Amino acid sequence: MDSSALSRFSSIHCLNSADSDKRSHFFTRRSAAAATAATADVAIEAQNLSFSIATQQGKSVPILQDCSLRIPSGQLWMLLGPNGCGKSTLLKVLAGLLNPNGGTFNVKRPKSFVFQNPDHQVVMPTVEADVSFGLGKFDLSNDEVRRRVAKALDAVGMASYMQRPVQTLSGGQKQRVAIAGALAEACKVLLLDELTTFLDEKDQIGVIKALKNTLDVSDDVTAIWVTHRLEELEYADGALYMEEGKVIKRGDASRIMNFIKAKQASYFLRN
Ligand SMILES: Nc1ncnc2c1ncn2[C@@H]1O[C@H](COP(=O)(O)OP(=O)(O)OP(=O)(O)O)[C@@H](O)[C@H]1O
Repeated sequence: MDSSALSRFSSIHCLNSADSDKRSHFFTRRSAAAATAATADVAIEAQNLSFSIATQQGKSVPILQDCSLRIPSGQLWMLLGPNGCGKSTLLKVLAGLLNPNGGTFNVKRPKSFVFQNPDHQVVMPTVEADVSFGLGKFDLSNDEVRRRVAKALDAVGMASYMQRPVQTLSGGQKQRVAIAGALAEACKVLLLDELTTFLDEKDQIGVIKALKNTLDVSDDVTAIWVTHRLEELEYADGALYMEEGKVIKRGDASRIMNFIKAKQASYFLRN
C-alpha cells in the first residue's frame, strides 16, 4: 500500500476491533495475563515498548527503546521531541500500523490515525460524502448517517461546509474534515501526526481549536497530537517529551514547556 493509500485508509477508517484483531494491536513478549489492561480512565497506555528496523546489511537499528506512557481519557495530550526521536513511529505502533518488538500497549477502540499531509485526508467529492465515507460498514439508516455527519462537522466547526467540494478546502479545513470522519465513526482515540506542518498560522490555530472543541463536546474522546510547535502547548491538558526512542518527561503543558525551554537555553549556551 503506498503512503497516500495508507493515509486514506488509516485516517478515514477508524481502526476498530475487527481491524485490530487482524493487525495484532496488542503485541507482547510476555504472557497475555501479564499484559497491561487499560483502566476505565486511561485511554492510551504503553509499557517498555521497543521497535527496531533492519537495515539492508541485516543490522538491527533501535527506534523505540523502553518507551512508556499513560494518557487519561477525554484529554488532549501533545507529544514533542527532536527530529528523528521516534514520535511518528510511536504513534504508528499505538495505531497498530507497526508491530513492536517488545513491550505492551493498550489503546481504547475504535481509534483513528490522521497523517500530516492534508491532501491525503480527503478523497470524496464533497465534505458530506467524505465524512460519511467510513459509515458504510455500520448498516446505519440514512437519518442516522446524516445525524452523525452533522454532529461531527459541527464539533470541528465545519457544519456550514457540508456540500462544499473538498478540493476547495484549505489544508486546515481538510484536516478538520478528516477528524470529523473519525468522530462520525465514534472513534474514542485520535492519533494525530503533525497535522499543522503544512498549514499557515491561521489554519494551524483553526485545527487545534477545532480539536479542543471536539474533545470538550464529545463523550470521552482522547487525542494525542505530535507537534514541534511550542505555541500549541497552551491547548494541551498534558504533554510528553521524547528523546532517543523513549518518553523522558511527562507532565502538564507548562512543565513540559519549561523543560524544553531550559533544554534550548542550555543548547545555545553550549554552542
Ligand atoms: N522505515 C524506516 N526505515 C529506516 N529508518 C526509519 C524508518 N522509519 C523511521 N526511521 C528512522 O527512525 C527514526 C525515528 O523516526 P520518526 O519518524 O519516528 O521520528 P520523529 O520523531 O517523528 O521525527 P520528525 O520529528 O522529524 O518527524 C528516524 O531516525 C528515522 O529516520
